[in-house]
Amino acid sequence: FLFHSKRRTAQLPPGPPRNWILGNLLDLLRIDDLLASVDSWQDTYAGDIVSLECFGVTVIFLNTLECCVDLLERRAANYSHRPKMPFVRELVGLDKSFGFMDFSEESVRGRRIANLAFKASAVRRYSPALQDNVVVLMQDLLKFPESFESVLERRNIQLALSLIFGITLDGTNQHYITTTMDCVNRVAGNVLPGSRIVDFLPFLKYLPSWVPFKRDARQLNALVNDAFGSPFEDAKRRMANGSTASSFVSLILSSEEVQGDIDTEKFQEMMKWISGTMFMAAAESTTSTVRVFFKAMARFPAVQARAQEELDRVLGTRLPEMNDRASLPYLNALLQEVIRWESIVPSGFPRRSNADDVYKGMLIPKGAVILANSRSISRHEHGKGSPDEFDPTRFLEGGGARPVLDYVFGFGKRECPGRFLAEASVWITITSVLKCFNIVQLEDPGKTFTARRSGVIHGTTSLECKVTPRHEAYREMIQAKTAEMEAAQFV
Ligand code: HEM
Repeated sequence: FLFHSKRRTAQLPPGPPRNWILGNLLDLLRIDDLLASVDSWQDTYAGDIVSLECFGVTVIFLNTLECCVDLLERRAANYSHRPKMPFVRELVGLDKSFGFMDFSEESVRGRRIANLAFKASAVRRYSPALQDNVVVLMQDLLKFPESFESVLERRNIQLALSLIFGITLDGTNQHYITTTMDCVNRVAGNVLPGSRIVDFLPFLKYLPSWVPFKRDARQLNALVNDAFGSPFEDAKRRMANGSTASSFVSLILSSEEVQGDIDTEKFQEMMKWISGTMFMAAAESTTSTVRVFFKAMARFPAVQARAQEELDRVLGTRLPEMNDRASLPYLNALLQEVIRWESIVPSGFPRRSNADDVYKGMLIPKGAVILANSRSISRHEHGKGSPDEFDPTRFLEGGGARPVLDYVFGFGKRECPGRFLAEASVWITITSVLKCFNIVQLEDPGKTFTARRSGVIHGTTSLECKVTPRHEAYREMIQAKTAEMEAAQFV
């Protein structure tokens, strides 16, 4: 009774003025600038929570850590579903991916299987592979300093392919790079509210198949099936032909937990989508984070110099290893600042409220799309200094800042299952690159500009910088290590 009387009096959270027909559609269409606008609305409407409306759908931004924890963790039972998103989930067919499913027995099983290989303790097993991968990355940086952005992308896709499927890129399968990037970018561009009108007006999905958005959905569906599905089929073929490469797929297919139903078509289909989901999520996210690192180092040379001083003092002339983390406090703070400075999933991955709820006297209606605004949290909840300043000391002991890794990977039952891999992979990359290279801002960026990607995953603006070895000894060390790995048959 109390809830119903509160619900009757509760108002939606404040927000910008609404057009009487379109609601806030025009605000939502400016999705690139939207989060910056939410920042100013936060001040104008004193809103820890801001709401927008469009054709009866409410979109809610949670702008503080407190609100995110209160709703997405403490009231997880009501906030762990994904929005309906008819475009990507139904028309494109991503409802088969546990990242897009509602919270259900099936999505929980997908997460459990992913966790078998990607929980914190399991990820430690990948340390040698991550260290070897970064040596090859650095060898490529020496060979192709001009095209280091594509070097980063290629290396990260190679890492994801080998960890998840046991596949190595060679002359015959370069298509994985283009298909994967194309798929990730197009899916990421269709997830946030405002990307497709059919997400607000679901009856539009019954329009005839020649309507442009349905044609787009069909094309994207073909791409998704190929990009999510073909590496799994490839991995199974390789295993049948005697490949012994260890991977997520080989680990799961040999684990006792699944032996009962391993040969069923249903299980094989499920595994295809689980492995495809982990692969797609891994393919772009770590590259985007490492790109932010390069940009920050080029713009803040004093930070770079201090990090290199710590690396030289603690490691001498050797390369970093995973278990050096505890003895490199400034580098750990730098990792957190990279993740804070330019959030790569700035609005979180959307959720949906399952039933009407009242929070701080405000109504969160059933079906509302909920966005955990990590951009706002990272700009406002780390104490001292301007949020645009790249300053790792925010995270040093006594700096008063909350751990950024507590929220950038999401919350509660849908928290990112790849976070330990992402953290380890970014850490070893940034420490190794800083140990061996200088990253310098270009005065004349010339042709190196690349477009900024938008959507649920943000790619940073172009990297106007170049990388050069700190001295010859490092060039020789990287070459010697690569030769050693080649002798041990690492490709
Ligand atoms: C720096 C890199 C990364 C960031 C910032 C990031 C961030 C996120 C965020 C914010 C979510 C939404 C969580 C929520 O709804 O509360 C998410 C979900 C997810 N992430 Fe990541 N992620 C990263 C890397 C990875 C990697 C490397 C993988 C795979 C190996 C991965 C796999 C996933 C999956 C499968 C989901 C969906 C989980 C679900 O819906 O239950 N992510 N990630």
